[in-house]
Amino acid sequence: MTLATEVPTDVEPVVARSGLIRRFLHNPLGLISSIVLLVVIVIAIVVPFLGLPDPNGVNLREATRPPGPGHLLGTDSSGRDTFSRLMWGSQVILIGAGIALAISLVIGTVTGLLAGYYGGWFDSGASWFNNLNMALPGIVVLLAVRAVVGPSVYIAMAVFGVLLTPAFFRVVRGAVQSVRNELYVDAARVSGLSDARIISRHILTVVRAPVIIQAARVAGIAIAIQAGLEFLGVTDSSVPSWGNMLNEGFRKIALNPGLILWPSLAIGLVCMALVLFGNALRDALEDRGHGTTRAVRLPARPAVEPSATAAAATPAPAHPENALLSVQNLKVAYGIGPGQKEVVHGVTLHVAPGEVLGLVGESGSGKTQTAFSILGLLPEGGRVSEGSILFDGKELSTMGPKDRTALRGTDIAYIPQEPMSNLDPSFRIGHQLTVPMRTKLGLSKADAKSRALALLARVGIADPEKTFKSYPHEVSGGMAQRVLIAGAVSCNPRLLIADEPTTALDVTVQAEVLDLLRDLQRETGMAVVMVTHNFGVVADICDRVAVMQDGRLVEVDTVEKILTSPSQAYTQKLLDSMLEDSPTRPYPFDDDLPSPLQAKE
Ligand SMILES: Nc1ncnc2c1ncn2[C@@H]1O[C@H](COP(=O)(O)OP(=O)(O)OP(=O)(O)O)[C@@H](O)[C@H]1O
Repeated sequence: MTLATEVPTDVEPVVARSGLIRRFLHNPLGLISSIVLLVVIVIAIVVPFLGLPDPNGVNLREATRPPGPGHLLGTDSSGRDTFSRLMWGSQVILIGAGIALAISLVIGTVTGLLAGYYGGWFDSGASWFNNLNMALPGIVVLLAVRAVVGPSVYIAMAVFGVLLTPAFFRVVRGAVQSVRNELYVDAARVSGLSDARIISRHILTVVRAPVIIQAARVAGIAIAIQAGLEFLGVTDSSVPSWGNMLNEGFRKIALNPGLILWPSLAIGLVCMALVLFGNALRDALEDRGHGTTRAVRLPARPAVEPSATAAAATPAPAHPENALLSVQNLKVAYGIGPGQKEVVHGVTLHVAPGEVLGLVGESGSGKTQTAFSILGLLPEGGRVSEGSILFDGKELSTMGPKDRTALRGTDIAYIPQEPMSNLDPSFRIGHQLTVPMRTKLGLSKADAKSRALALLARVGIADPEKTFKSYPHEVSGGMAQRVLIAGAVSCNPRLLIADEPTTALDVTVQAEVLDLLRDLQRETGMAVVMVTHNFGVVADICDRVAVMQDGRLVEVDTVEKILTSPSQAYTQKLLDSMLEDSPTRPYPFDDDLPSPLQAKE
């Protein structure tokens, strides 16, 4: 396969970011709330340089002055300048609330991600800790902390940050649990991305919006609680904070009602701005991005393994030397002990380099379980309970997760049944195609892009540039499957496992995708395990066929033999039932072409 090298235009991230900012600022609430927050932040930063009167400077002769030239907002009962205290108070409240927010955000998000993604003992432990945390009476804890460490508002807010952890933990854990079994996360695993990369690329984007809205809410709560603690006098009263100003204003409300007005306005305004900011940002984030069959028959290949019922009944033969993939007496089970359920019962099959093996059988016969065992991606609770899977001389069934991850995507690739659900809706297609090439092949961003564009062109996409920049929802199912095929072959795999790759597509697109797969297989010489329940697909693309029933191999033989004179009654029955619904072409087809394997022979 020749891949063109074009110089890419490296503008995608900038475009994506600027689009988000534009949408956010087009929302009036987003614009107003960001201006309010920006003003408060700027004031908090520059207040030491404004040359304001000392916010703690007591001057009894100036006590309870009304607003005037010397004191813009008047003075309190100790003669302290109200405007100066209000300005300095912005710094105190932002630091205090910032500490609480940062602590709760970091601890809650990280533990929520790990608990949601990995589950197991960490999930149980972290959930238990968070439940306990929520049961604690916050104010009692803060009073106890004050008694032990003194009246520092910042220490109180740090402790409050820990108490707020469940706010993030629960949101993030729930969001991660809802996507961790999504097909596009499986697809990312299949493409060989590490857990850290999957979490940062695919999972974090899903929790981003809820975390942002929660952060704005928590910041508002932290500001209100900090002001409340200061108002109650739990913290240091010498600090010029909005809560202390409230306290003073409340005590002197009859004498000077204006004293309570300014801090109340400031607290209300900032809390409101935070909530509106979070909502507008979430809205901006969520608004993002919204032939004729060529009847080619490969010439039959000699069987690599013993045929027919012998596959299941006789003792397993040794791994053949010429096999790229050799599955020996594979058993897959769910659960342990007496409740264990075996779903694959001793499957033995071999695939030579460049060979296409069809894995057929009725629904529930164990095709997918066999394929997923090879990929090392059995669903939770499933395991290879017995047998061996040799790939290129390496034993996969005992291989560690890190080594298996390294093999997936490069040596073993996967094409799923549902193209749309295997693409992450949050990322452009180009991004999803280039990341595995950059991590697995070490390509530069520019090289990965030009290879991705060439691959998109190769898989028959008319406008590769446009598709590269599109989000998954902007392309059709057939195009999405072509994109996944491009992704699967992008790292030059030696074995491709295709799990009913045409089932979700309409009939004409099915034929085109099959043509494409067959052409790519010939060009690259990769071996293919084609999981299907469709004998039409088998006839079109496979060299040999393994027929499965109830987790066992019934018959393994050449396509010609299986289609014309199967040795097992079950295969004949399956053939009859499957061919009943769809008219098939008579076998053998007239435009047979030699396979790469035969060409080698
Ligand atoms: N997570 C699971 N836990 C327990 N049993 C499972 C699980 N997944 C699949 N099985 C069982 O494994 C058996 C084989 O399922 P598998 O998905 O391999 O069938 P299949 O031949 O691929 O069918 P289909 O064509 O419908 O996908 C079925 O009996 C199914 O009930």
